[in-house]
Amino acid sequence: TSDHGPIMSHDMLEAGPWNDAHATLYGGADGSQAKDTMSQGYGLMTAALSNVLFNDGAGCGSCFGIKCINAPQSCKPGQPSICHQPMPSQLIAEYKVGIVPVQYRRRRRCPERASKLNKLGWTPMERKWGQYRETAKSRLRSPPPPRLASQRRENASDEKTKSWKSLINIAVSGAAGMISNHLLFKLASGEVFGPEQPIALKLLGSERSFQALEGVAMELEDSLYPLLREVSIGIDPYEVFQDAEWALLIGAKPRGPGMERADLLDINGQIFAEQGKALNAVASRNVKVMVVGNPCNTNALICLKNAPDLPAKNFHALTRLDENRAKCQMMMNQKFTSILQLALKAGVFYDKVSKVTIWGNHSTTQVPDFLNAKINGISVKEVITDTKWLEEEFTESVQKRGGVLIQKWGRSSAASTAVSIVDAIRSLITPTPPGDWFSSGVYTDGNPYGIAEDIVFSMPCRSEGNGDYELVKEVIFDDYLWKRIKKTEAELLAEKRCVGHLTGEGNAFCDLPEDTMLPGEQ
Ligand SMILES: NC(=O)C1=CN([C@@H]2O[C@H](COP(=O)(O)OP(=O)(O)OC[C@H]3O[C@@H](n4cnc5c(N)ncnc54)[C@H](OP(=O)(O)O)[C@@H]3O)[C@@H](O)[C@H]2O)C=CC1
Ligand SMILES: O=C([O-])CC(=O)C(=O)O
Repeated sequence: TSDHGPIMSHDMLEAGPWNDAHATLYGGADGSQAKDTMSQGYGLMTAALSNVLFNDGAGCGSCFGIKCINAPQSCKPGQPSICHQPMPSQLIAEYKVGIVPVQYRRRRRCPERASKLNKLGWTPMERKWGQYRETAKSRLRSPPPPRLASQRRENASDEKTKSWKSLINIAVSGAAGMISNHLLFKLASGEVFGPEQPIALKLLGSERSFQALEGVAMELEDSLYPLLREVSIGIDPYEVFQDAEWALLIGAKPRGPGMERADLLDINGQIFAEQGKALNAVASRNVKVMVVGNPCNTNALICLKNAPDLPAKNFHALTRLDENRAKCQMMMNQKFTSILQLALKAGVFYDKVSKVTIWGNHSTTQVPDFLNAKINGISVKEVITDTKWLEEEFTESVQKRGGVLIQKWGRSSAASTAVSIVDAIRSLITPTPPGDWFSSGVYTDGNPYGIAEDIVFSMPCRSEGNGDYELVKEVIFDDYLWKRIKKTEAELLAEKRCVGHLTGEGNAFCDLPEDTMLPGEQ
């Protein structure tokens, strides 16, 4: 049952005989306020989470068909119906009708799991917890029940749990890598989607990273995050991306010694072609995809081309790190005029640097735009009057920041990248403040600037906070800015020609410009 009344869902596969029972409104939408239905007077045959049904975890994850019967005033149309764990998806009866007579039957297979089994073929499975089974190839984990269940009961006040939202599924690839090691804990803590948003983390790894992935899942579990309702790990994107509402695609092969950039485009492109196909097949129809693995713009293009049933607009290449780096460089400039010094003294900080666009590719041709940017509402060009510094030192420092960091740190930025992924997601799920915008690598079809269509190009965006965005129209260009934009556009068009075999355009023809480099390459 749920906050909104007794629950139902869709079609039925195999099932046992129907049994008579009752259902009632009871507890939170996720069963979070479950107590003992017996002591509450509902009895054992009432569909609400009880100690008996919980059965030390053995009942969790089971699927039941449930239909509302003999209550013409209260039953919703469309019977019979099915309970779809872990979250109810529809109602079978009117809200607040008290106890309604129902019939239920245990389903032997859940439709969503059946599709996973079909993909894998028959594979021996071992029970891990509740109804979660584990195969050698993929493991579905759930946080230890007593801890989460009791923590919810003891710590969460009625007011708090009432406002908890429906669970969202977040898939993360490269989950055993450095960036994920920072990001996953931010996601689980509620820092990204908010303190009332329960999440399921679905972690994609590979044979090579599987043990590490198990370690990551253990660390997440041991962190006792109340919002983290499920951690699942696997190596099959068709399984891991099932119902994903966010897909954070971080895993990619790093460029090794002697490797051409074209090789990298091809190797990583294949990863993103496969993942695009998997998203297309099994993810939520409105999944938001954030491609981080490099070369991220062209990987995002490959991904969206392989997911023709998903909106191309939902695919992003992460250029938020570059935007953050540009803001940092502007504020760190030693040539601050007195206006900026005053702003700093008055406690004005990065939030007062606004309208910073990164145009183009996440590479050394990217264009950090100081023409449209503002500091404390004043044009950057007025605050920092040294145009030569802006055009040369500032621009280059942003373009090559990743490389300098690798030289010093011995590996590419991970913590600041994770922070920028958080920023990028939050920019899509919170309304953009008036007078500001954010950068994201998005699909260029229909762009208002005259940038070539059919590539993924970083541009200025605004969001109403609903996960979607619009491109900002009120931007100005000068010769310097436009010339630089054309250069990064040429690079992306060349990258696109290199991966024609992966985007469905036919043969690849690779003529990358000489200076084509990732930010981290020198
Ligand atoms: N857009 C941006 O702003 C930034 C992008 N990046 C990019 O993000 C990506 C991940 O960085 P980071 O987490 O630090 O990298 P790590 O090397 O720590 O992890 C990368 C993960 O990629 C996966 N991977 C996929 N295919 C291969 C392969 N063929 N060979 C080796 N590993 C592979 C591995 O996981 P598994 O074995 O499970 O597949 C590995 O855990 C890189 O492509 C990096 O260039 C980094 C910083 C900024
Ligand atoms: O170049 C890399 O691999 C790392 C990277 O993207 C960055 O630091 O911006």
